[in-house]
Amino acid sequence: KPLDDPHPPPPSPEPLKHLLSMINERLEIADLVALTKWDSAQPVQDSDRESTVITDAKRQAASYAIAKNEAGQMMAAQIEANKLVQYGLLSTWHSDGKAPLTKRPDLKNQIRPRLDALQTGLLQQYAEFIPFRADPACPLWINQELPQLAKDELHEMALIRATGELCAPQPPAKPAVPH
Ligand SMILES: O=C(O)C(=O)C[C@]1(C(=O)O)C=C[C@@H](O)C=C1
Repeated sequence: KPLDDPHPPPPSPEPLKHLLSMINERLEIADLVALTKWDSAQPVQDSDRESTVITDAKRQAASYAIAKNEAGQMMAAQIEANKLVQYGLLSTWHSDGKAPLTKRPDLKNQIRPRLDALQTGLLQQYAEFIPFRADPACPLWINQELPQLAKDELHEMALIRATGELCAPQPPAKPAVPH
């Protein structure tokens, strides 16, 4: 964005900032998930677990006045982004022949319960963000927040995937000069 931009985007609404910070937190946990997959040589993809996560989100949706399918789709995007981080990290670790020695919690007994707890917060924050989804500035808000959150390019890509459906689809911007 040029420095002399006469129309800077309006500041991002607080509910979006809170939502993005939770989305980011879930993607940081993806690093731990990947470490457990490295240790156990289990595949990244666990379709049964994905169904459980999405079914839970749909079940919880009503308590936050979110449409069932919208809650499911929002969580599906979080899962896709999570896998992107895992595949990226595992690929690097395979070429290095080693993974970091960071202490990793247990997937089933510690990490998944953390993801479940985070999901409640995600749905709550998503519900508060819903009124802003159709704002024409929505894509700009996301563009301006993401680079501040991501710790590297892989996580920024994953954030882009995770947030790709947050804004309602926008019509193309009107040309400045009518023709
Ligand atoms: O729980 C796992 O095994 C994960 O890898 C996490 C996760 C998720 O994002 O919730 C991602 C991919 C799997 O297919 C299932 C679930």
